[in-house]
Amino acid sequence: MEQLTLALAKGRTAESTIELLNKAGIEFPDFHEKSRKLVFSNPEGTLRLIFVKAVDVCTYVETGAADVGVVGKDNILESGADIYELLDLKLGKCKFSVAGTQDTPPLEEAKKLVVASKYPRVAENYFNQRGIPITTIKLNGSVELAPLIGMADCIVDIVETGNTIRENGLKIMADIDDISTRLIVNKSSFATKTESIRQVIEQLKSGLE
Ligand SMILES: Nc1ncnc2c1ncn2[C@@H]1O[C@H](COP(=O)(O)OP(=O)(O)OP(=O)(O)O)[C@@H](O)[C@H]1O
Ligand SMILES: O=P(O)(O)OC[C@H]1O[C@H](OP(=O)(O)OP(=O)(O)O)[C@H](O)[C@@H]1O
Repeated sequence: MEQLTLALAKGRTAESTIELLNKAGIEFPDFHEKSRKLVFSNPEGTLRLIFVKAVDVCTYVETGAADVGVVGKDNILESGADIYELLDLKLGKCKFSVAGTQDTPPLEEAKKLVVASKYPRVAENYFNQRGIPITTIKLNGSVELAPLIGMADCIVDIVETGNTIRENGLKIMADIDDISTRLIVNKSSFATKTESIRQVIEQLKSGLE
């Protein structure tokens, strides 16, 4: 059988994804939590697993460097990649929200907003759809700081437990989208390696039951 390359997001969802793969009967015996290895194979040699930064998974899959990928919906929306999203793996659940300080006026009253985010495309799309002009400031972390120090009116960021929002005295002003980990597929690979990809999807579905 032909080999599939699977790009998996390093970081907070990696371990639960590997657990799901194992439940689905897909094993990478050499993998362990602290390993620095980036490429693994299953014993059958039908799957090659590559570990990449979450933000890069869509690029690997869109370019065909990987046939399939496992990545958060947040990165799919931000990348705008031309790929198929075929399965919700229901891991890494969180949401995209707009948050501001207690003094930030209601969004619908805004004439123009400065929005800080790790996800500027998601922010643009959300406010454009509502006819609210914005300037985005791209940050790479500690986004909640931006409205606190007056750098931005509000933020578009991930909320999971809500602790970061609460502990920094911010308030959620709107929810944008639910996020979870998804299986994505390269469009050409789906045409040429249909059976192998379908098999992985079926296995994952059984692992989810
Ligand atoms: N509380 C959360 N904060 C951020 N991401 C979360 C959270 N809960 C679940 N996720 C999911 O986990 C994915 C990977 O998160 P992780 O923080 O490891 O990657 P990252 O954004 O590349 O981190 P970093 O830039 O700090 O390396 C996110 O893309 C998102 O889908
Ligand atoms: O609702 P919570 O459970 O508090 O989770 C949400 C927080 O977690 C993420 O940050 P992360 O830990 O990745 O750190 P970062 O600021 O470096 O992006 C995210 O950007 C929020 O800040």
